[in-house]
Amino acid sequence: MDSHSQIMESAKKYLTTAASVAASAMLARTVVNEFLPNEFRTLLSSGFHRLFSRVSTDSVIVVIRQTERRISNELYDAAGTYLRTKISPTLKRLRASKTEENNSIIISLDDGQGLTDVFEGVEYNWQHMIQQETSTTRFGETTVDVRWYKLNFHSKYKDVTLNTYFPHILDRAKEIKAVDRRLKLHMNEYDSWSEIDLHHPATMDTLAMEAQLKRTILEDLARFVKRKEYYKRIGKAWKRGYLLFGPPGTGKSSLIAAIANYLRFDIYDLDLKEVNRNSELKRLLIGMTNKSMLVIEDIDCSLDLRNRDGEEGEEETESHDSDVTLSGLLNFIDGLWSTSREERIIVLTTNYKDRLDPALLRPGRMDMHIHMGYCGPDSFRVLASNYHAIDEHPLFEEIDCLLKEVEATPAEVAEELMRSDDADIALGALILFLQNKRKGEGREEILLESLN
Ligand SMILES: Nc1ncnc2c1ncn2[C@@H]1O[C@H](COP(=O)(O)OP(=O)(O)OP(=O)(O)O)[C@@H](O)[C@H]1O
Ligand SMILES: [Mg+2]
Repeated sequence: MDSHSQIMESAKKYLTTAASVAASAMLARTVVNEFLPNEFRTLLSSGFHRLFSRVSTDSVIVVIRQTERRISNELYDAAGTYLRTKISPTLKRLRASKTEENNSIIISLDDGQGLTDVFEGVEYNWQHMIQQETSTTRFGETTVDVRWYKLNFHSKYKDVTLNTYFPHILDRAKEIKAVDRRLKLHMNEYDSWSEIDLHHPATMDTLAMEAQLKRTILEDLARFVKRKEYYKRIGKAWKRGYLLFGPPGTGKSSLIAAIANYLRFDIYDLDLKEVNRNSELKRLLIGMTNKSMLVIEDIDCSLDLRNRDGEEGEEETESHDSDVTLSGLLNFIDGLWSTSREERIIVLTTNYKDRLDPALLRPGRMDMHIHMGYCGPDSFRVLASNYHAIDEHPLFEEIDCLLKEVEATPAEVAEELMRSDDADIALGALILFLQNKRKGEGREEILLESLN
């Protein structure tokens, strides 16, 4: 039998119902390859045939947890995740679990429990099944729990089920998992990553910055994540690069955390000082997971370090091209990521944009240069709302005036706002701080004048 007729043969077995099999060869291939693992033949001959023996207009599809080679079935996992969102409180028996990987408690169908889902007008009856299977191996008899979902629906919707409903379940499950997964912050020690949970509270909402700039960033991110097909078509790696620059305390690191929280991307915080060779760098970059952000903070300092190393001749014995330079690094990343189909973001930060290698500032090198500046009226509104949940206050006008004259970072303003739970007191403290700063700055200027 050639492989095509074999597939058709298998597909018939899996899908046999009272209705005839109308699946096209294409459809059958999809079913067999992606959804229904090979062991169904085994199952059919080992007592499971009961499942298929209903004589009605119903189709039955079983979605088993593991293939016979103990490889887990993605569709089974996805169905479990998807069905979680369909569980109604009227169900008497549920299963609850919580793993380290997840943020929330996960409720799922217990063995034997079922529910009905309606998708595009089609009614689907799901049931979670379990059966103990005893098998004899050369080590003796073993009993394992075999789990599967049994899905009943009207047989005339078989095509819709396989071509639309199942892909929908796989997509939804992916989305649900992404939201529920704990974000990680990965940091490198030499050429290996270690990770901790990322608990940074910053979100795009709580980030204080100029309203128009924030909108632009959000639009850029949204366009980026939607553009998989576009990037594929133009043959470019699906990546985006942001350069954040601005004085300390203006929210560069906060923006990085906010983007990670917004996209649900892990952060890989690359410390270039730990990396000495391209081979080490390569190992680190290959070790990154999909949907992640590579962050290199204070790139001007990492550059300085490289230059200093060169001057001091510490690595004289190393051949020159094994040293890591920033431009080299970015080209290297481009090359490595060009083969990746998954979205990646790279973020560089610096306090001093003017100290950067011009090659880095060249148009097209980084997709967006984002200036994180001193606190202006927009930023102040966000901070006031974050810390005191107020949108208006009689003192706002005076503060706006002071912010135009005084360079105060969002970090400094936030600190003043935290001085009291009472908004009047906190805003008063901020005014005092800004007035003092204005005086202080004045004094510095006078001092400089007298020095000259
Ligand atoms: N734009 C902002 N919006 C909200 N909070 C901010 C902002 N900027 C600073 N903060 C507050 O100040 C703290 C320090 O800011 P952050 O670490 O993001 O600054 P940074 O620009 O990365 O500074 P550095 O250049 O020193 O790394 C934050 O934890 C946050 O509480
Ligand atoms: Mg920072």
